Amino acid sequence: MTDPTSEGTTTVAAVHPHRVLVLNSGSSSVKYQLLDMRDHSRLATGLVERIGEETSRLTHTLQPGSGAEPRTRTGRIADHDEALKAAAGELAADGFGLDSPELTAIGHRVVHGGLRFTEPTVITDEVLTEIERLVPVAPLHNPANITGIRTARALRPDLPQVAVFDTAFHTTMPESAARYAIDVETADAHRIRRYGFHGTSHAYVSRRTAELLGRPPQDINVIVLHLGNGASASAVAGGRCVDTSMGLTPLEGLVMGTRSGDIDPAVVFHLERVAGMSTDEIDVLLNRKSGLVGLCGDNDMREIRRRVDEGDERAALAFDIYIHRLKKYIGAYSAVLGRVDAVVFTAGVGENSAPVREAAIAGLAELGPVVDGDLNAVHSREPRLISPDHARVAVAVVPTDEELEIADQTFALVGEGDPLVGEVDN
Ligand SMILES: Nc1ncnc2c1ncn2[C@@H]1O[C@H](COP(=O)(O)OP(=O)(O)O)[C@@H](O)[C@H]1O
Ligand SMILES: CC(=O)OP(=O)(O)O
Ligand SMILES: [Mg+2]
Repeated sequence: MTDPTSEGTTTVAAVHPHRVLVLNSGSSSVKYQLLDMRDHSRLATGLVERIGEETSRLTHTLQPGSGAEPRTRTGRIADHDEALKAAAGELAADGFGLDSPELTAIGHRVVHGGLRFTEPTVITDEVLTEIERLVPVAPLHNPANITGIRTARALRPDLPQVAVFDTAFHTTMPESAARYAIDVETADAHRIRRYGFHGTSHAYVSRRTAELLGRPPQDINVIVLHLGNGASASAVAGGRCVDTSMGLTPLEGLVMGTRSGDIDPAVVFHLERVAGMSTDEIDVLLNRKSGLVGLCGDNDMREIRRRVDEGDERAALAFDIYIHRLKKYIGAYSAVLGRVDAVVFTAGVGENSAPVREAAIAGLAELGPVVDGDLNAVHSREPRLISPDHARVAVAVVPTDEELEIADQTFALVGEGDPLVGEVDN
């Protein structure tokens, strides 16, 4: 009810700030979401793609899911600073300017947190310096994250900014999984070890899988396959990560869109000594010109499947190499875990590519996982099982939501009071 003595149309009791803006700055894109933490609803979401190219595009959606048409802007967006300012402009046009008193905090995805950051952390100058120190071990990612943080701080210097690290979930890995078998003194002097990435996604998806199975997370063992442009697998026992496929940097492990994943490290010496390539050239080769794009010229799984269906042999070989590596990790993590309750697919490829899921699980019935063709063919945004009831190991598709997880962790750290009290009455 409206207070009859008030002059305006709105009576506002002391409203706790209840909104969190999440920024996920990638090497050539920025994803953002503004969330209302009272009900986890999305007030606005957006994506700035192809930053630095002539064909940059910003897509902004107000209240996604409400049927509202996205607004699109095309034309060069030079860098991440410009991208974020453009995003802030779109938010302001919808009445969600960064100056809003209802904004509680900004949560940033930060890819590498090294040994120090094992929890979400309020960003200070000192924390930012430490994130900068980690650039050499996340060259595609940490620089973009840092620009996002700097721009956001400049736009709202008074607002808490929180870093949520991709590496944090993996800090529970035992030394046997986290250490490389190289000289211990050299490794320790340079903090060379396996850190693992996509941890926010692996944590969220493994928890949601427990809900889907109707069992407490501490009772189940799952293999999570996060297959996006970057891709990683993890073995999660009782809610804790015990192994993951990415290592010192996000280059190790699975075949990815543009990254090689596992190779014999001697390939690097060979490229230097025999092919005469510099360290920087090899870095670019393995991080940006390898994986699916290196194998067949395309890194988008939709395009690769289209080519496979047309009989393109290079695309078929790229697909087979991708699947072979995935299978090896499913087998390896079945052995690491001893007992597996579910194999779970997530991220762009995992959520959308039925052929990848089918091929990755094909032939594994003796190990336990089996895919039902009809269930696998269903398109849905909901977590779901794609294995038949009799399968000893469930196979599931569980859409990831890194932004929601980052918002939750950010709000838990700096949100004041209960977001459910202090509702606006208007
Ligand atoms: N319908 C689809 N079928 C197959 N693959 C898809 C589909 N939609 C997206 N993808 C794949 O997902 C990838 C992007 O995944 P995403 O998790 O969004 O990656 P990132 O967060 O690393 O940018 C695309 O490169 C593409 O290969
Ligand atoms: C760590 C990593 O590989 O991230 P992305 O998949 O966003 O590139
Ligand atoms: Mg991603």
